[in-house]
Amino acid sequence: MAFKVFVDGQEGTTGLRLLDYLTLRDDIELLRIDDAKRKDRKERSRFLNAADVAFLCLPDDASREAVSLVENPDTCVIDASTAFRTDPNWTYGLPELAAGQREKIRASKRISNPGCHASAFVLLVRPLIDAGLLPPSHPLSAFSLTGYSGGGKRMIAEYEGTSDPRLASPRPYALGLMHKHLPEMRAQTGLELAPVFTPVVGPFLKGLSVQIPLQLATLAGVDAAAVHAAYTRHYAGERFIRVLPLDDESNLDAGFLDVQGCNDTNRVDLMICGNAERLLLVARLDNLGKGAAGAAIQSMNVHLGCDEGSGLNLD
Ligand SMILES: NC(=O)C1=CN([C@@H]2O[C@H](COP(=O)(O)OP(=O)(O)OC[C@H]3O[C@@H](n4cnc5c(N)ncnc54)[C@H](OP(=O)(O)O)[C@@H]3O)[C@@H](O)[C@H]2O)C=CC1
Ligand SMILES: CC(=O)N[C@@H](CCC(=O)OP(=O)(O)O)C(=O)O
Repeated sequence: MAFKVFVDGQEGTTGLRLLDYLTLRDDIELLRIDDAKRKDRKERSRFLNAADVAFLCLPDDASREAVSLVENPDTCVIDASTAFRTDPNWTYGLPELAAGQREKIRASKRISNPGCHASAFVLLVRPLIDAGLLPPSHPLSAFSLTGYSGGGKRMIAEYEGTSDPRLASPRPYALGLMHKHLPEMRAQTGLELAPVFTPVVGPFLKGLSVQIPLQLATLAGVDAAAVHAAYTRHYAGERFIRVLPLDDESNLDAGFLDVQGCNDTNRVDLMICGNAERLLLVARLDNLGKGAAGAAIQSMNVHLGCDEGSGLNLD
């Protein structure tokens, strides 16, 4: 019997990408709301409660409203918004987070899908905290370069509907240093201080890389080999996490990093760059793949007990 799946927000950037994944599956029965009624509370409620899995691809307030409409105890909600990512009653939808996370996703009916920048940041930092290489009190900064689809329909229209030369260059944003992913970056790593996080959006659709600098003089016993060993251990057997070999320039283009290098996959590449004094930890992913819709499908697969890679592209 096919699993019944509903996407609330089916016309948005994440919703459309989810539909791309779901329509290829013959173990899924897609519940399609009539377009004219997709914002009708009563009709959404009917669909939400008929679903085994309901994906919410909505702004935060609309997500909160959708959750309040769910009365069926068997409906599993997977929310793509920021609304519930640090809520203790919800499970963070990152199976690779730590031992036991898959079991939590399997058992939970409320799964929050990680933010795109946060996914990359957490995947870089959590193994180092767990391995005792990074004290939770260590102050970190992080830089992210992302494609404009991360800003949803409005930002896509802004970039694709203009010849404004200001949009032709990368644009740093969230300069008040209060980006909305900071709470989950702290909560899912155990860091005491939120990082100084500076995202930059560039004139390309999708692809993202987060980079975290480390001054090794401030961290006793840490070097590239120790970080690499911690990642290799933490992500052993994880099919969507690729820990790249140390000192291997073959993943760079003549010394440059291609932040679009994981596009159209659910893969995350982790790289350790630098030298004996300073390291740069790099995570690269598709912000619409592992950073949004791919991660949501992966969590659904884990929750339903399907093959975790079902419908997802690794290469
Ligand atoms: N884009 C990305 O890379 C990522 C996005 N996210 C998160 O996913 C969520 C969706 O983002 P994204 O797809 O980019 O956003 P979009 O703006 O592209 O899409 C949001 C969709 O929600 C619809 N919508 C708004 N209010 C309601 C409502 N009350 N009832 C039903 N539908 C409604 C919108 O309708 P209409 O078409 O009429 O405007 C739109 O189709 C957000 O919370 C975002 O933060 C998470 C990770 C990455
Ligand atoms: C380019 C851009 O604006 N990107 C978004 C992040 C997209 C994402 O991860 O989504 P959530 O909105 O679900 O957190 C931002 O930085 O706010």
